[in-house]
Amino acid sequence: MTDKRDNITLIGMPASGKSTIGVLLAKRLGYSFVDVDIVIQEQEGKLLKEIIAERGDDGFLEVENRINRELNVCKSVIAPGGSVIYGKEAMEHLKEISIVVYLKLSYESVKERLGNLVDRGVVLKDGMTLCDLYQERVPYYESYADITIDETGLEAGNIVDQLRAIMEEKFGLTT
Ligand SMILES: Nc1ncnc2c1ncn2[C@@H]1O[C@H](COP(=O)(O)OP(=O)(O)OP(=O)(O)O)[C@@H](O)[C@H]1O
Ligand SMILES: O=C(O)C1=C[C@@H](O)[C@@H](O)[C@H](O)C1
Ligand SMILES: [Mg+2]
Repeated sequence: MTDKRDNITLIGMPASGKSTIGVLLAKRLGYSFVDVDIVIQEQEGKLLKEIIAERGDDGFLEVENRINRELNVCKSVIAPGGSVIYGKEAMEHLKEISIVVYLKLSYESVKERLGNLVDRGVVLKDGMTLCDLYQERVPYYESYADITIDETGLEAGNIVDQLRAIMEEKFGLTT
């Protein structure tokens, strides 16, 4: 059976660096890298923004919840989409099979890094601003996190170094 220490999941706002940091971390640990956005696109045979356009936000969240709760991986860094935290079963499963790391980034930095929200396929209800979305999501990210890394002023390499140090201290991971 998969143990919590067999995988690492990165959660956080879109553009917080889950994919960027995830690849670097996987390389350093000798793990596989699983970008769940890509898994969803492959399994559904469509781009994320096409799934959202066809099924709406709620339809996309159902697909995301199902695919994440069915993930069966080992020795992997998992990077789900930023909206995964709305999926209860998905998060219960990810908490069971992985150490969950919240990549915390200020609202200002998220705004600066994000390009076109629609092209990126961010799940944003009508009338909701990015600031609303940030405020809605942060409590979820905080409540699911086993570890939180404040990315302010840190380069990708430093974030990976910090993460490895905390994982060793808190979970005895020595890879
Ligand atoms: N530590 C960092 N410092 C500066 N820029 C960064 C850092 N980490 C990532 N970036 C940049 O931020 C952008 C978004 O990163 P990335 O695509 O990895 O985010 P994500 O969390 O996977 O987003 P999504 O939820 O949309 O998949 C990229 O242009 C990336 O180069
Ligand atoms: O944060 C979000 O709302 C999303 C981020 C993307 O990575 C995708 O998972 C999806 O388009 C939704
Ligand atoms: Mg990503």
